[in-house]
Amino acid sequence: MSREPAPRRAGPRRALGMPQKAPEPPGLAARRVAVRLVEGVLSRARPLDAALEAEHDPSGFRSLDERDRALARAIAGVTLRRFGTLRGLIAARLDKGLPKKGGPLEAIMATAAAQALFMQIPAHTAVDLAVAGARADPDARHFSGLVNAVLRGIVSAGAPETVEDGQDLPPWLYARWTRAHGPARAAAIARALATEAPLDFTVKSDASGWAERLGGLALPTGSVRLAPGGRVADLAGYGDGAWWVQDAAAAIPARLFGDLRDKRAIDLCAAPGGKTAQLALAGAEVVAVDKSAERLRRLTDNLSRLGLSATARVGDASAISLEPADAVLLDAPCSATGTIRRHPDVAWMKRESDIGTLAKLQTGLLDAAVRLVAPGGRLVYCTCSLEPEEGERQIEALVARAQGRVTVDPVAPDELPGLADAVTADGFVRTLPSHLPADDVRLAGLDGFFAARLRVD
Ligand SMILES: C[S@@+](CC[C@H](N)C(=O)[O-])C[C@H]1O[C@@H](n2cnc3c(N)ncnc32)[C@H](O)[C@@H]1O
Repeated sequence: MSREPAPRRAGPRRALGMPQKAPEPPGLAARRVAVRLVEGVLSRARPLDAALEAEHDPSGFRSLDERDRALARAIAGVTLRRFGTLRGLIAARLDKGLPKKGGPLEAIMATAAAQALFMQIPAHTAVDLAVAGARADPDARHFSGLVNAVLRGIVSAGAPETVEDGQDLPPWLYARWTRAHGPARAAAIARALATEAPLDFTVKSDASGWAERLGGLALPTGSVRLAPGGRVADLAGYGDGAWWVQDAAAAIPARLFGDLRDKRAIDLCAAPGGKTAQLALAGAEVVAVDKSAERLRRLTDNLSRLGLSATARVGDASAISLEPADAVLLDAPCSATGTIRRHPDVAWMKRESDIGTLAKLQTGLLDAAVRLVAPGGRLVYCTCSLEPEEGERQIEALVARAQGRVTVDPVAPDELPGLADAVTADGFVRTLPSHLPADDVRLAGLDGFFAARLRVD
């Protein structure tokens, strides 16, 4: 005997005779998350990666399905990479500026304009979903008509035909780079930031073999490079611990120590451990210090995948007491302005005043690092910053106050094959995003790093 299916129970709204909430338009959830990701960067200096990786992020990123996650991430990434242009296009259509109490209004309009102008998403889809998103937001809903008018103006004018050098960066940052590196280099850096960074690996051995196996390039610096995209954990060699992800410029500082067999090394500010792995691979017995226990756990996980070992110590590098070592690496916390190609959010999270604050922190860490070097040993100091206050100026000041105890051990151009341009007249390493050009822009560029090798007596 067949049984009748039980009648579906009416939901509480229907049972009470209340109007049903209209279903959300398809694609709105991904746009809402993209807006929150961008808004997190702009208003709360919340790094994009932290939001994407957190188990419970207020953006709701984790609650999306895989396809929408990829879309939300792509929209947020393109918006931040082109934010200078987008902000300018929006401002040009607002006679009285952005309304004060519009909530995420600028992020709603910028993410929509990014989709329509730079992502081949149909303009009507981008605009309609932005208007729907504004209507659903308690602050922005009063301005949904404005969102509609501004966006229709922007999309009907189309993408700007030319991009001025530096137009996509905060003006204070581009002005700094122009002063520090000169107008031509600043322009070349800005142009290099327009493209997503490639995927670089440091391999335990056989860079050319791995480049061939992975369909990538073996760089003259020793790293292997692939075009961006794809899941790293799916690539050959990941599970076997044959390589780790590390920008080709980030791989330079640890190499400046050379062979470390039978030597002791201290890696201050070590997590997540890219440079610790290099020191261990070069043969050193390594102590890896980081003040974040959580990040140190990532370091130990990474080393165990790679079959390498180090002693991990949670502690503040400016106050830790350890037996002095032959090699000390200080990869100091910094403004990270050299990594904007990889992390376009960095440009919009930092304030100019951060640079002075970070420089003071680096000075204290450098003095502590000097005390941890055994007499005659080497200290390598590095930052992923393009700001001289976090690089050259730090070392000049250290050498002056150390009164002969610390001297620069200059890097010779032939130590950096293919990158002699990155060695300065003072023997420092200064890589720029515009270095290592390639015909295929997806395979070009480097993070901006500063590194100095010092002898401590
Ligand atoms: C630039 S990241 C280091 C990257 C790492 N060297 C690598 O190659 O994978 C900076 C690290 O410094 C740590 N840090 C910041 N201030 C510190 C301090 N006073 N003492 C120890 N670690 C610190 C942070 O937790 C962060 O993990």
